[in-house]
Amino acid sequence: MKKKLSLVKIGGNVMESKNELAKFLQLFSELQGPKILVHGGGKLATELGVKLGVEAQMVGGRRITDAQNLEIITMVYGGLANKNIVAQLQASHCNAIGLSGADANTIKAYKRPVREIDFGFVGDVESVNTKNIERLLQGGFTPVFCAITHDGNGQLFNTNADTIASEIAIGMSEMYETTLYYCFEKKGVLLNITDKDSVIKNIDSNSYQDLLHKKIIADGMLPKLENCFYALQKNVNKVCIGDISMLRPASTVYTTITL
Ligand SMILES: Nc1ncnc2c1ncn2[C@@H]1O[C@H](COP(=O)(O)OP(=O)(O)O)[C@@H](O)[C@H]1O
Ligand SMILES: CC(=O)N[C@@H](CCC(=O)OP(=O)(O)O)C(=O)O
Repeated sequence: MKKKLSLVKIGGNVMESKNELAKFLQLFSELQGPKILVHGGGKLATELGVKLGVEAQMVGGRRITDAQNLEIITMVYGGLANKNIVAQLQASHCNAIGLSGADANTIKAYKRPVREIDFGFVGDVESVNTKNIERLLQGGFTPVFCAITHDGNGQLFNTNADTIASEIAIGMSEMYETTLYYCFEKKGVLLNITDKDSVIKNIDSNSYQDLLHKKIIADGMLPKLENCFYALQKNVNKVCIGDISMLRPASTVYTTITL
């Protein structure tokens, strides 16, 4: 029987609140068994860009990343956000190690092909080095990934954090029974975005089409759900979306995605 692995992605809205982030990291550190954290930070990068006079442009939930934006996201995701998270986890006795996809050659990517839009230094994942991630887990470390990948020739890329989470979960599913948790600021996927308690308990391929058709799913939820179904199709055991309380063992209010 395969061992269990928890892979948790935390989004930028939660990370913006020091209080919420601290609560999340406490819950994450209490999770039993091997675990991996992937964090976003898109909002923090946009805010630093404003301070530095560098404009952010998002298309289809992805940041158009020119050379200046690449510098900003490297500073924010790989530096400020990642190191603060790692330090807080260490304070909770979770032996975290901060990584970009370049570290230990864990995630290789290639430049997103130019179709209608040139996204600049945005990378699509080519491969996940599951052996090196497994070595870290075996060594008792908890890997904490930011949303940065590399091409193996010295070029860093900006890669959507939801995608990094699904790709790592898919890779690790060869060795582990993996649960992928997408944590964000709402209790789950909502039937009515203005009603915080209208959580949809389960979304399967059929109801997904219906929700898309009715435009109940929009904005950042579109790529998130695409990643959920992709992960399930590629053998990730369980995928759920919810707020930070989803990590409590007794939690029942969140959205489970099934094929
Ligand atoms: N039906 C829905 N239920 C919940 N959130 C939704 C829904 N449709 C769109 N959204 C939006 O999706 C956002 C989450 O996507 P995103 O901002 O990319 O998350 P993250 O914080 O994980 O990066 C929510 O903040 C919400 O505004
Ligand atoms: C290519 C691309 O769009 N990358 C994202 C990476 C960060 C991210 O995904 O952050 P959240 O999870 O907080 O949205 C960005 O720069 O916004």
